[in-house]
Amino acid sequence: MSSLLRVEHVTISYNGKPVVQDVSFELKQGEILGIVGESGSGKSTIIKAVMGLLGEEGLVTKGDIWYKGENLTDMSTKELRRYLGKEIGMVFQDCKSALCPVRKIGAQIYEAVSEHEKASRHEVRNRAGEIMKKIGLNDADRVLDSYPFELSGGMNQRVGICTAMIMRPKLLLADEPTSALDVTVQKQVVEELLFMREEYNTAMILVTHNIGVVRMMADRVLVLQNGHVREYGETENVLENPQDSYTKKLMESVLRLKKSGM
Ligand SMILES: Nc1ncnc2c1ncn2[C@@H]1O[C@H](COP(=O)(O)OP(=O)(O)OP(=O)(O)O)[C@@H](O)[C@H]1O
Repeated sequence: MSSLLRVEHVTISYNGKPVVQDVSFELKQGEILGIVGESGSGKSTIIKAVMGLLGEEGLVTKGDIWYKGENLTDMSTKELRRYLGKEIGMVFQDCKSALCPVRKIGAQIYEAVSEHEKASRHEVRNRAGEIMKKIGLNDADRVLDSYPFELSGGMNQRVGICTAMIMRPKLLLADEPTSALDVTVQKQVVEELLFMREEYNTAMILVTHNIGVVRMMADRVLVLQNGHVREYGETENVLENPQDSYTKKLMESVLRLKKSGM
């Protein structure tokens, strides 16, 4: 099977200063990659580069990012918009800031869908309601008729997940998708994302500090430190039998946190 996304020797700089260096990985349709590493190691920067959302200061200075055989680093923002949302979905750590503060959730979801496909408001509302129930937003009608500020952080995060899922993307880029959720809801969201992979063969890049989520979801893991890849391999191998000294330390610290009940 050919790869859906191929990141080849990519270096990313902000204001000329490299923050991610010589990173390579590959993702086939339906595969899930977990990216882990301490705060500031460059995890979010990698997924922002895939989406072309590095901003004015950021630039891929070396290497290529191939999506279905097309080089994303050569594309204009306009060309990238063809893919974003529809084929490449995103879930952010802070979903609330990605939502428009003065428009109701239902209208925003409808707008996102109608940008890429013909669907009635009624149909989108029903589809959104079904997904919401599956990810623990039981009162879908209230959520759809609310403004973002009327919902909790965890509710907004699930609205972001719902908006990404309703498009059935080929690739989902998820930056800490479960960070604002309590453990029960985390489990529900993980199960739904795995269901999405099963149903639509969606590939995912999952940036997270939560090794439990990585263990449940990822086929492969990439460990990042200060913008460099320390280890990259099958999840079980990396988590159970890390070869790199930094990965070993990272796994030990996770175990310590677990033992102390955090
Ligand atoms: N817009 C920006 N301008 C300048 N530097 C930036 C910008 N965004 C990120 N950086 C820097 O790039 C580095 C990597 O940041 P990034 O957000 O990718 O880390 P991360 O691993 O996702 O961290 P966290 O786990 O805390 O979210 C950091 O040193 C950060 O300060």
